[in-house]
Amino acid sequence: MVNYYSADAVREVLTWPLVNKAVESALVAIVKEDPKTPSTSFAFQPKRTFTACGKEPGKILLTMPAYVGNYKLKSPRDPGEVEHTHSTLACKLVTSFSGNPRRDLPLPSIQAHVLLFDNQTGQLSAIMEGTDLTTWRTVSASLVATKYLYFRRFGAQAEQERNINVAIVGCGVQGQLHAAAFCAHFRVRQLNLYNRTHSKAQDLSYQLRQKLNIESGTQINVCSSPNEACQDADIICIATYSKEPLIQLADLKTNQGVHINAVGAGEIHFSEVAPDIYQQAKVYVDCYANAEAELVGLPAPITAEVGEIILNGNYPREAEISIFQSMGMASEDACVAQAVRNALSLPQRFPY
Ligand SMILES: NC(=O)C1=CN([C@@H]2O[C@H](COP(=O)(O)OP(=O)(O)OC[C@H]3O[C@@H](n4cnc5c(N)ncnc54)[C@H](O)[C@@H]3O)[C@@H](O)[C@H]2O)C=CC1
Ligand SMILES: O=C(O)C1=NCCCC1
Repeated sequence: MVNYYSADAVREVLTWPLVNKAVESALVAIVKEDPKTPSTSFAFQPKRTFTACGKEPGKILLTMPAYVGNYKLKSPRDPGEVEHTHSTLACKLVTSFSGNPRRDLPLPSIQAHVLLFDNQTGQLSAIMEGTDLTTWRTVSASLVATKYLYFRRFGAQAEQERNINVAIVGCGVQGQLHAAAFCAHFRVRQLNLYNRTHSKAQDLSYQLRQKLNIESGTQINVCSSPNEACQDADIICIATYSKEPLIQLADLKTNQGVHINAVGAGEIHFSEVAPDIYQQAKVYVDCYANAEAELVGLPAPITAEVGEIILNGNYPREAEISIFQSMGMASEDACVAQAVRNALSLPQRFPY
């Protein structure tokens, strides 16, 4: 029997501890084995495919298969409980139709389903709506990258103790959840929001003010340019479809350490950040396999995969600029879908 997990069901169990552990496990599992940093988990993750929907730009289907072996997840009963080991075969099908939000009846740009297979028989065992899952796991990859590539350069406790200014460039689906999640995880002193359509940044600011604890002390500013948003930022999350650079080196603060989560731009992942930033930065990716195919022409060498840094602790230096070039990878989807499935399978959810 093939189980179907609807968007509502998935949304009910998505929590940050569950997703962050699954994403961190996926980032580590895809790292090639190295005797200096042994890891029991592993992954087979071939390059994903892109199929254009006709000749118009901005309409694509991606197929994203992965097998992730012997990786750890949080117990769905209690995030503090012993972690369980899993192996998962999955394939995500995701479309990116960048005009969707402008339709008369707006739809998300990114829409996905994850197919899960039985490890023993290869039979399809579940189909899971994967749109929110994709948003959450992408934001989670930025959170994990920020933890290891930014905070850890200042010490083991920095993510709990250090005050930061965050800039969000692009307040679409990704930008909105990045803003909320960064405020939920870190001590955000100032949150600067920029969007091409100003009202979208204003709406997000309004929503966040309702949600955020008044005691949090986060000052939210709606900015009229990416430059204004980024000037004092320690962390920048950029997630648009812009084919032209929106941020330049001159927009960043100097010699104090800046981390950029470069999330967007559709197929050309590095077009929204100017080459002069790449040339000054250390660039990290989620996986080399996708980078080989999708980052051709990247204006800087790749320093490492984020998973390598999690394993070996070679963090950037304090004053450096780091970029997490996030492409998204199938192993993240496989691990998060497994975690969601485990949470939805708890006996108390189905008492009869
Ligand atoms: N790295 C990853 O794993 C993932 C990356 N993405 C990428 O993140 C980006 C954002 O995705 P969503 O938030 O879901 O899309 P969305 O359509 O909800 O939001 C896109 C935002 O970018 C802005 N924008 C679009 N074109 C622009 C331009 N030329 N200049 C300035 N601003 C522009 C829009 O105003 C909008 O607010 C896309 O490029 C998407 O492909 C999405 C999912 C996963
Ligand atoms: O990993 C994903 O999912 C996506 N990556 C790039 C853009 C579309 C969705």
